[in-house]
Amino acid sequence: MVKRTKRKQHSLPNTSAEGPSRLQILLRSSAFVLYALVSIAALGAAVWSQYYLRTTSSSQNISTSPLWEIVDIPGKGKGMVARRNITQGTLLLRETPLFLVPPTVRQSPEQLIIALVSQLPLEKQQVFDALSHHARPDAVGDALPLAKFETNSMNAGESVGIFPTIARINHGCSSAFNAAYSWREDTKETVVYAFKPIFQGEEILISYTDTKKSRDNRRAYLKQSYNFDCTCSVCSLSPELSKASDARLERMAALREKLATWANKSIGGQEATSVINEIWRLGDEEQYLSERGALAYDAAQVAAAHWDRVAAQAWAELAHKWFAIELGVNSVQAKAALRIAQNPRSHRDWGSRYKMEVERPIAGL
Ligand SMILES: C[S@@+](CC[C@H](N)C(=O)[O-])C[C@H]1O[C@@H](n2cnc3c(N)ncnc32)[C@H](O)[C@@H]1O
Repeated sequence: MVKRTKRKQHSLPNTSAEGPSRLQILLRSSAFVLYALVSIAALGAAVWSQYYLRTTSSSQNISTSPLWEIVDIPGKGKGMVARRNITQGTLLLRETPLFLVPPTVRQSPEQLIIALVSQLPLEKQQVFDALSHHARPDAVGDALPLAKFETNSMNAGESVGIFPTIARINHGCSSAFNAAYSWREDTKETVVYAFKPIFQGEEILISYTDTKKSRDNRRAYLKQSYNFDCTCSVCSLSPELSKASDARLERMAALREKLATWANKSIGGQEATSVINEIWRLGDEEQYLSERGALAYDAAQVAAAHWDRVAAQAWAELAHKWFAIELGVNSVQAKAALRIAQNPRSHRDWGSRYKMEVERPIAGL
């Protein structure tokens, strides 16, 4: 759930000019007791959930939570399934890596992974050993650790690492993936947020690659890199619906390329924000809701560069909303967007281009 600032609850309004009656005092004290109890319960729940999420990640081999469980998924090995309905913007999991690969290495990849695993405590080695190696099913002996690494590693800032619970999450393309992971440099952990509502029993899916490509292109990449034929809901569409989805995704990718040309001044701010609105509209149609924070943040940058304070504020507010949903309200991205929303002129690109009014977001908050 997106964390919102809790409104402070006030006691009952004083309607008497002479001060509160005994009944009002009683009601106020009951309201206070109730408020205190609710606050304690809320605090307890927050502490418990943080503790639980931490426990889940720190003990590494506990792969369940009140929100999800790891189960066998026909045709996919293991996967993560929602144990109850999950609202958009819920933190599903935070996890520290078993290990990260250092930026520069001298050994062969095979020896490097063997060395990194052997430095782990025994129970963590066992967690690593239990991971699948579907991407390289024929690997044996010394090749096996690298095969597991290739199947399960994920980006962690500038590095790549193994997060054994997140590694159980399968892939979905375009509108099929409903969760996103991001690395937190400050806490050195990866967080996973549900950026769409997820229903009880539904599989939780992330995306292993940029899926704004045609079905054939996506499937070829996934086959080559991960050795599976993607059967997600988008890859399983009828030929007619698949064609329409491909057209939207390819158009979104082409529009993003066009948007990038604003940087070298090939297009102006009005056109750039119009492109962003068009990507947003296609995203609604496709139900591709990922990356919206970054898209709106780009628009805020364009608006700020062109001196358009009102548009910059509107786009930054939208960026804040979507960063909070996909990356967490306490992510650096959400905080940066909030700062721009509060003071658009503080954007480092403020006024760096000619003055013009750019498009406001078509999307509401
Ligand atoms: C990071 S692992 C995911 C967890 C894995 N299913 C397991 O059993 O541990 C990646 C592997 O999961 C399988 N996988 C992931 N997404 C899939 C999908 N959409 N369809 C079929 N297999 C998938 C593939 O075998 C892939 O190589």
